[in-house]
Amino acid sequence: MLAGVQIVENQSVSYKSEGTENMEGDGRSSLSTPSIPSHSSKCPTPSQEPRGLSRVPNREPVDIQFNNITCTVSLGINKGTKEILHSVNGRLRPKQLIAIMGPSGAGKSTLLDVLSGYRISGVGGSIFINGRDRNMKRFKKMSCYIQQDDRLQGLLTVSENMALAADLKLPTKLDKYEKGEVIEDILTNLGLYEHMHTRGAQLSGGQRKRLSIALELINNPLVMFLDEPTTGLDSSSCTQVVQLCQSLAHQGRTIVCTVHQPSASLFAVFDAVYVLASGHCLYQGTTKNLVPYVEEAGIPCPIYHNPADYVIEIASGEYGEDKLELLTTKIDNGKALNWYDGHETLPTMESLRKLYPLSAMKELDESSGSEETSQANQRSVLIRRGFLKAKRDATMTHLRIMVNVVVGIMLGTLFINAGNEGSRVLDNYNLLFAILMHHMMSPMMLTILTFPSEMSILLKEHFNRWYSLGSYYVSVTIVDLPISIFSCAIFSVIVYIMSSQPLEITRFAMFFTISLLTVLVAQSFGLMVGAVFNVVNGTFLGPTLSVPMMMFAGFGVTLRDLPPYLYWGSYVSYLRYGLEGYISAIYGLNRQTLACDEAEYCHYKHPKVFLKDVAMDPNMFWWDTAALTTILLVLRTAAFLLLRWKLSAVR
Ligand SMILES: Nc1ncnc2c1ncn2[C@@H]1O[C@H](COP(=O)(O)OP(=O)(O)OP(=O)(O)O)[C@@H](O)[C@H]1O
Repeated sequence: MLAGVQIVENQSVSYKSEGTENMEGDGRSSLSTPSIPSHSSKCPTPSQEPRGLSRVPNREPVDIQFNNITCTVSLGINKGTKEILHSVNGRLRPKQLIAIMGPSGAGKSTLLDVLSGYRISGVGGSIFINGRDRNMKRFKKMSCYIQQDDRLQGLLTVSENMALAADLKLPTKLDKYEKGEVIEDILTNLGLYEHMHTRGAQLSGGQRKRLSIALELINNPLVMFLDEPTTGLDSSSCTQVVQLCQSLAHQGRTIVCTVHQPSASLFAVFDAVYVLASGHCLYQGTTKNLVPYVEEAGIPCPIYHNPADYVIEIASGEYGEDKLELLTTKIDNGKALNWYDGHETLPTMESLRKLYPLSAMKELDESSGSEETSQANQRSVLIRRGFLKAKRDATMTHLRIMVNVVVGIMLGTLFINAGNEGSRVLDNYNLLFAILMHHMMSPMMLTILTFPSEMSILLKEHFNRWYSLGSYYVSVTIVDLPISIFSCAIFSVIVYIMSSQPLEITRFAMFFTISLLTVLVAQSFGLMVGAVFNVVNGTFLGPTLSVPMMMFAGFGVTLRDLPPYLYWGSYVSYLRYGLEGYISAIYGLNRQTLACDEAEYCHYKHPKVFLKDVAMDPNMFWWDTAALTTILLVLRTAAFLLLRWKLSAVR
C-alpha cells in the first residue's frame, strides 16, 4: 500500500517535460494527455503526474501499427491447423497505456506475443514501427516483454537482482555509482526501495510484478509488453501496478498490457483499449470512447454498469453472435482509428518516417550487438550470479553435498572392508556398480528436476537481450564444476576409505577421475532432458533412458556374453566405461594377491581370476577415460544445441 501511494505521490516533472516537448513537437499532444474520470479516487489526475526516472536516457517515442495480423498454430500431426488471429489491425500510440481486453481464449496473449516479436512461427501480416517495417533486431533493442509468470531469481535479493541486471544491461563504462543511481531511482519510483534486501522468493505478488518491471526498466525500453500484469493480485496491488504502468507510459513509452476484467476504476487508468473476441477486433480507441461506441452500435451500456465488464460480456457472445460481427465490421477489424481522441491529427506512416528519419536509427543500430554488453562481461556477471545462487541454493548445493555424504556413509557401512578381502570381491563389484548408479542418478535427477524452472528464466532473459545463450551455457558449466568436484570428492573419500579400497594415491586418483567423469556425463544427460522436457516427462524419461545404459554396462551380463548384434550398446553406454574404469583402478595395475582372512574358500584371491570372470581388461583405463570424455563433450554440445533449438521452438 505504502509503495503504491509513493508511486503516485513522489512526483516531479523533470523527465516528463522532455517527453512532452518531444510529443508536442509533432503535434500529437492531444493524445498524450488523456483525461482520467474523476470517479476513480485512486487514479492519478494530470496534476499528479509521476516522478520521472531521471537517470534514464530519453529516446524518440514509438508508434506501432499492425496490419492484417494472422496467427496460425498446428494442432498436431494430421490434425490440421487453427487460426487464432484473423487479420486483425490496430495502432498503438506512444505515451499511452493500452489494454488488450477480451474473454478467455480471445487471443490476447497471442496478439501480445506477435506484437512483441516473441512469437514468430505461423505469423502473417505486417508490423510498422514509426512508419517503417519492423526491423526485429532494432525493435528488440527498444522493447521488452514481461510475461505473466514472474520469472525472477528467487534466491537473490531485490538489490542483487537489480545490480546483476544493471551489469548485464547497462554499458560497462558506467561505474558502480552511476549504476547504483539508476537502480536507486527505479526502486524508489517503483516503491521497492524499502524491500531492497528481501529475496525475490519472499516478495508479495505485487512486489514481484513491480520487480519484473524494474528489471526491464534498467535499460529504459521505449515499448513494454506486459501479459496480464494484474492476474493473481489483490485490488490494491492491481491498482499499484496499473498506475505504475500509466506513469511509465506518460513519460514517453508505449505500454501494452493484456488484462482480463478490470474494475471500473482500474479500467479508467488505461488510456486506450483494444478489444478482441475470437481473434477479431471489436473496438480500438480511447478508453472513454468505448461507451459512446457501443451506444452508437445500438448496444448501449446500462447505466452503472462497468464498461469493461459490459464489453467482455458482448465479446463473450452474451448479447448474440451478431453483435460481434456488427462491432467487428464497425471497427473494420481494427482498421478504423476514429475512436481515438484527435484521430484527425494522427500522423500517417509517411509523416512518421519523416519525423523519425532513418539516420536517427544509426546510433541505435551501432549501439551494441545482439546484447547490451560484451560476451566476456556477460560471462563474468553470470558466473558471479551463479556462485551467489549456488551458495544459497538448498537443493542444488546443500542437499547435493548432504546426499553425497549420507550415501557415502551408507555404502561405506554396508560394504565395510569389502575392498581388500579376497572372499568379498563380488560384494566389492556390487559396491562399484552401486557407486556408479549413485553418480548417475543423483546429478541427472537433480538437473532434470531443477532445470525446467531455470529454463523459463533463461527464455525471458535471453529474449529480452540480457545475454547470449553461449555466455549462459559457459557460466552454468563453470559454476557447477566446483560443486560437482567437491561433492564427488567428499563421497569418494568416505566410500573409498570405509570400504577399505587399496590406499594408493594412483588408484584413488583413477577412481576419482572415473567418478567425476560419470557425474559430469550424467549431469549433461540430465541437462539434455531438462532442456527439452518438462519436469513430469523428464522425471519419467531420464531414468527410463538410463536403463539401457545399465543393461550394457557389463554388470549383469558380461561384455563377453553380450549377443554380437547388441554389442554396439556397450560402446554407447557410459556406464560400461565407468565400470571398466573402476575395475582397472581397483583390480588393475597388477594388484597383488588379496587377503583371505574371513573365509575358508577364497575364489578371487588372485584378482586376475576375477578380471577374467567379469571379462574386463584392466589395461583399458585410458581408453575408458577418453571414451567418457568424448561422451561428455558430445552430450554437452548436444545439450547446447537442444537448448538453442528450444529457445526458438517455443516461439
Ligand atoms: N499452440 C497452440 N495450439 C493450439 N491452440 C492454441 C495454441 N496457442 C493458443 N491456442 C488457442 O488460441 C486461443 C487464444 O489463446 P490465447 O492464450 O491467446 O488467449 P487469451 O485471450 O490470452 O486467453 P486467456 O485470457 O485465458 O489467457 C485459445 O483458444 C487457445 O486455446
